[in-house]
Amino acid sequence: MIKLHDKYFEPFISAEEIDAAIKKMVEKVKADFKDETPIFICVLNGAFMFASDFMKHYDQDCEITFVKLSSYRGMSSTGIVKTLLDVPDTVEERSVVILEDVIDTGNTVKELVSMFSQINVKRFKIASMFYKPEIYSGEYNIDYVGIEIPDKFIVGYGLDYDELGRNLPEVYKIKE
Ligand SMILES: O=P(O)(O)OC[C@H]1O[C@H](OP(=O)(O)OP(=O)(O)O)[C@H](O)[C@@H]1O
Ligand code: HPA
Repeated sequence: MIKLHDKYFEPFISAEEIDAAIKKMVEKVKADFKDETPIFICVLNGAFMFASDFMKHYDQDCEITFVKLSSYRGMSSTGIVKTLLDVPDTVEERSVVILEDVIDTGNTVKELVSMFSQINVKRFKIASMFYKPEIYSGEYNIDYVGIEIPDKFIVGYGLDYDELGRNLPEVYKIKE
């Protein structure tokens, strides 16, 4: 068990399980984009570790760029998704694959779909390392999912509780 700020977390998903799930996702994305050079869009901050590992396994031509969105305070969504770093113009006419660390309420996905509907991209897909189907209430159907998880707050592998825990190579869940 580990402690971050005032809360305790217990081991949940190992680094090996995460790596195996990423390899499967990469194979699917590679097959879908075999004749193209996709631009991966890493959603900062949480997705930095996933995007890095995903790209290391992606052995075909690809590019990466970043957007920064934020809506969480502590363990809950404020419901307001702030854009801290916007989409670069270089994605025009290109095939993009969003790389997210976790899809929870769907507020962030909704914002991403809205941002990209104003840009003329060739193809638009979303890949998320973790996905909480019980709580997701969005209309967009997630294209690639690493691991489905129950509605529990998690940390590690890029995900934080008030900025702590991002450095953990595996995932922990809140101890209730
Ligand atoms: O489906 P949702 O309820 O919108 O939750 C998912 C989003 O929440 C987290 O971001 P956060 O706002 O915590 O910013 P961070 O990535 O910088 O930690 C996470 O990285 C996702 O982007
Ligand atoms: O379970 C979570 N953990 C950390 N950050 C998050 N942002 C949305 N859901 C989560």
